[in-house]
Formats: sequence, structure tokens, C-alpha cells
Amino acid sequence: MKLTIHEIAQVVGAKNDWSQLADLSVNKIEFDSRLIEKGDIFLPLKGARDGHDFIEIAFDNGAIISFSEKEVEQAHLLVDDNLLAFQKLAKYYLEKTKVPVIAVTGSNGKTTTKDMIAAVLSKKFKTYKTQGNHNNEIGLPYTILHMPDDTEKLVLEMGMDHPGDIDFLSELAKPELAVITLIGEAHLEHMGSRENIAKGKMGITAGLHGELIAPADPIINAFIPDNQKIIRFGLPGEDLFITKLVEHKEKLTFETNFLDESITIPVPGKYNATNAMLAAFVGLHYGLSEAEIKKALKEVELTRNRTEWKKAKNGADLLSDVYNANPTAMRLILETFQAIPKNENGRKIAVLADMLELGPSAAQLHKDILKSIDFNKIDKVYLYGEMMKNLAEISTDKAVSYFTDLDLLTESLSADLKPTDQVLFKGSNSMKLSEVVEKL
Ligand SMILES: N#Cc1c(NC(=O)c2cc(S(=O)(=O)N3CCOCC3)c(Cl)cc2Cl)sc2c1CCN(Cc1ccc(O)cc1)C2
Repeated sequence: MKLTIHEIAQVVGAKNDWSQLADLSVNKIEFDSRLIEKGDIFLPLKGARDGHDFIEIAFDNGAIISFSEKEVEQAHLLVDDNLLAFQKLAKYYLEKTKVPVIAVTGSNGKTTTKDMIAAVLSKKFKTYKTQGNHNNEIGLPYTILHMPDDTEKLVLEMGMDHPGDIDFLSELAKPELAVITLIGEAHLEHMGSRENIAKGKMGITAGLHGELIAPADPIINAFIPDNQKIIRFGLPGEDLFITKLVEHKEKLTFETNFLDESITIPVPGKYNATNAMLAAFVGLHYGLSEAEIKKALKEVELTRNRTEWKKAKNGADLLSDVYNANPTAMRLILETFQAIPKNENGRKIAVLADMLELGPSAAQLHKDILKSIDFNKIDKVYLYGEMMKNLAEISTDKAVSYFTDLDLLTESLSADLKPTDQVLFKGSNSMKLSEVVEKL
């Protein structure tokens, strides 16, 4: 990140007298104190804990300055709202660096499409893309401020938890090209109706100053702004569509109405062919040759284990969120999971495993999770790991069971699972809950 302390102070309108601080260049910005390195700026956020509690530790780890919403003894930039300052800084940084943004959203496939677009553009440009699930009002500014100094194209995934989220992200990032992969099913996005989902995703046009690539699905038609240049994809006859598709076990070859070459991708699934078709079109839009596009897609590396719903053998819905095993992410995914309507006669089950590397306050941070579990919504809680013992010991509810052995957890859950259940899995990757999901 190429910014200095005085420059940041001016951009965010810091209220304290920062002029006495040395105008040093800042290395990078972090809100997780464990990631702070020498020369970084710390961003205290109100997650499961108030980030201000970790300012001292951030300086121990090498921070030279911190945002703060209150006077603190360490060198700081005093602002009313740290998150707002973070977002203002990201918007400024994009304006200053003038890096073009390609924005991607959609109910499913946005991560795959983001990865494929980045893989294609990387053949010709220094391209940076959203990492993991950093697609919300915290993750998107984080991605912008973490892009390498020589970035030429930035591919940003935009996620939506609530109506208006994407309008905000689009206004911040000002994309020159936007892609909507598809408008999904309402019940898995607690957005009420498909119309609301369509309206929400079309928020991507709020800050768009270029073309929109969107599905032929007529549900979005009501939300297309006047004189918005739009390219539609899907069924034959649309601007972009697949003309031939041959699926193999681990790969897929397809042809389109706009490419001479056929394209092969290393994953099956017609929806992946559509995602690749969109990436190919974006490649053409930026002047790549069909050969370059073909090569990029043939070897694309896709983000594995995205946070998406899977089906168990018995039909139960499984949601495994393998990202960000920190107290805030655990709280947020529990809130999201609890907000989704249950299946008919179905139960909600949460399988929570240890969050690792949480330092001295790890035990308390695991106990704090109890505050995020709503036993009126969650029917059963399976806890797994040494640290989750802290949570097991303080939860009196009979819905809670505790395991130290992964096989016993798997057997017990498998025996109990009903076809109408919804199950959430969350914990550090090394706790191997993904293996439990695979077995179910
Ligand atoms: N609350 C809290 C903590 C963290 N939260 C986050 O990193 C965080 C994660 C998320 S997130 O949900 O993971 N996320 C971020 C990127 O975009 C997608 C969503 C969010 Cl939205 C907000 C926050 Cl504040 S990281 C962290 C804590 C509290 C403990 N910290 C380690 C530590 C423990 C003990 C110590 O003495 C010192 C440090 C690490």
C-alpha cells in the first residue's frame, strides 16, 4: 500500500493533532492483530470483541499507528467510525491509483467466475482478485488496500447480506465492467423474494461507469437503469450463449456463439461452463486472443471449499464455512445460519470446532460464542476440540453435545441426521470438519 500517515489522516479527516506524527510510509493495514507486521497500521473493528482492546498487542507486533474512535496513548488517528474511515481510504486509494475494477456478483458462481476472470486477465495484465470470502463491506476495502503496487486490473467479488449492500460496494469501487452470474433461489439468501435478490444484485450498477453483463432472466429487467449498456447471456438467441457442451468426469469442453475456439475447463458442471463463458467474454473485452483465453481457462485454479450449501446423501442441507476461523466470522455465520428459514419439519444443527491461534484469551473467546447461539432457532449443537470444551462447560442447554474425537462426532451426527435438517459446520481448517462433510 503506497500511503503515508499524513496522507491517510487527511483522507479520513482525523480529528486529533496528527501533524506531530512523523509522516512515515505505512506498510499495510490489518484488523486482525495477529497479522500485524512492522510498519503496519492497525484498524480496530467491532467484531466479536472491540478491536480497540487489541491496539496494544498490535503495537507489540510492530504497528506504527492505529485508527481509533477514542483517545489512546499509542500513536493514532482519531475518527468517529473506524470502518467508515477504512472504506473512505479504500475509495481514495482506487481513485489515486486509477486501477480499473471488474466487479462480480451473483447468487452462486460469483467466486468461480471471479477466479476465472482473474485467470484470463492475468495472461495480459498484472491482476489482483478478492481472496477467500472477502467480499463484504470489510473484505472489499481490505482487498483494495492489499492489492500489489503494480496491479493493472482488480477483480472484486461483491457479496450481499442485506439489500443495499451491493449498491454501497459499487459506489465505493466504481467498476468499469460488472458481471452478474445468476439470480438464485430466495430461501437460501434470506432476502425474501427473488425480486429482492434481483434488485439487490442490480445494485452493482450504482457505481458502474461501463457495461453490465447479466443473465437473460427477465426478473432483472425492472431494475436496469436507463441507458445502461447491457449484455445478456443464457439461452440461444441471447448475446452470449453456449452452443455445444461435452461433459467429462473431471473436465468439460464447450463452444459458444461468439468464440471460434472450443474451451476446456478442469471442472464439470454446466454452470461452470457458463461462468467460463463470461470470463472468456471479459477476456475478449480487454483484448486477449482466443488462444490466451483458452489457455488460461484450461489450467484455472479454483478457490476450493467455498462457503456454499451442499447436499448430504440423505438430502440434508449442509453449509460448511471454511473461511476466517476467528470469533467474528463464527458469530456472523451463526447469525446468518439462524436467520435462514428452516426446511419443513426440519431442524437446525450447528457443528462448531476450535478456532486456533487465538492467543491468551482463546478460552474466553470460545466461551463468548455462547452469546451468538440462539437456542430457540438451533435445535442441536455439536462442539468439537480442546478449546470448545470451554464452551461446552458453560452451556447448560441439553441441545449441546461435546466431542474430542472426530470419528465419534461423525458417527453421532450421521446417526442423528434427518433429510430435512440444515447443518452448519464452522471451525479452523485444521479441525478437519470438511472430512465430516465429505462423509455425510
Ligand atoms: N473479535 C475478534 C477478532 C477478530 N475478528 C476479525 O478478524 C474479523 C473478521 C471478520 S470476517 O467475518 O472474518 N471477514 C473479514 C473479511 O471479509 C469477510 C468477513 C470481520 Cl467481518 C470482522 C472482524 Cl473484526 S480476529 C481476532 C479477534 C480477537 C482475538 N485476536 C487474536 C488475539 C487473541 C488474544 C490476544 O491476546 C491477542 C490477539 C484475533
